[in-house]
Amino acid sequence: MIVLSGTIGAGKTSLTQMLAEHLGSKPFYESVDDNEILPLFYKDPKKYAFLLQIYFLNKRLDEIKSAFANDTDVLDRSIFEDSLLFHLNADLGRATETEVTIYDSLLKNMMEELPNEPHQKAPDLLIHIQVSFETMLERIKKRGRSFEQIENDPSLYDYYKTLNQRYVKWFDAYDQSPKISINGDEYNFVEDTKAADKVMTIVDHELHALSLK
Ligand SMILES: Nc1ncnc2c1ncn2[C@@H]1O[C@H](COP(=O)(O)OP(=O)(O)OP(=O)(O)O)[C@@H](O)[C@H]1O
Repeated sequence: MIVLSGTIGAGKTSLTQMLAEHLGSKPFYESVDDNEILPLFYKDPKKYAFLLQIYFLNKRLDEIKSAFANDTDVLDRSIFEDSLLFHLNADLGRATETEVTIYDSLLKNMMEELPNEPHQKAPDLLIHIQVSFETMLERIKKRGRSFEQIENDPSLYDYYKTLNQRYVKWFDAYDQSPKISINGDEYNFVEDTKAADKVMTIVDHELHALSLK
């Protein structure tokens, strides 16, 4: 199982699709459009932060269970990032200490329930898309999901900025599996086919090195 990571708007969904096509494997997407809690969360984060995490945790476990089948199945976001996002929200006062304790313990418990093979709990490879804060803002604007727009809620600027900074530290510390980082500022693989080819070459090289291809 290959897992993508990266901040909001980094391009995880697009790269998931491209990689699965390239590798002839199965993509697994987190559907944003039919997530009824996400717009509620953006409107009232304090009220919905915990519920949203339970929603994502449940979804992510479903995806992980189905993506076990193949080493090169591609998941568009890692379960580890949910915890990063929730802890950021908790630090911003949007979840209580009790909610954080329950979430952390539930996540741990659920991970323990997954099959025992170490490679099944963690991905075979984590591919991180690193984008600068400026690129992140540009992409969020360009995509235009209304609840993510800073014009509608100026407090999102700080939220995005802190999230972007935390992602850098999170990726540095990540040690659950082999990992590579793709520079999403340098390689605009969505709009530039040459950049897309280059990214596929980088990934192929890594998959060969790990004997996954
Ligand atoms: N665990 C979480 N806690 C809070 N918000 C979350 C969480 N997971 C996802 N989100 C929100 O859901 C939305 C979609 O997130 P995500 O980053 O996975 O996809 P995306 O923005 O489409 O990324 P990409 O462009 O890289 O495909 C974003 O608004 C993000 O803030």
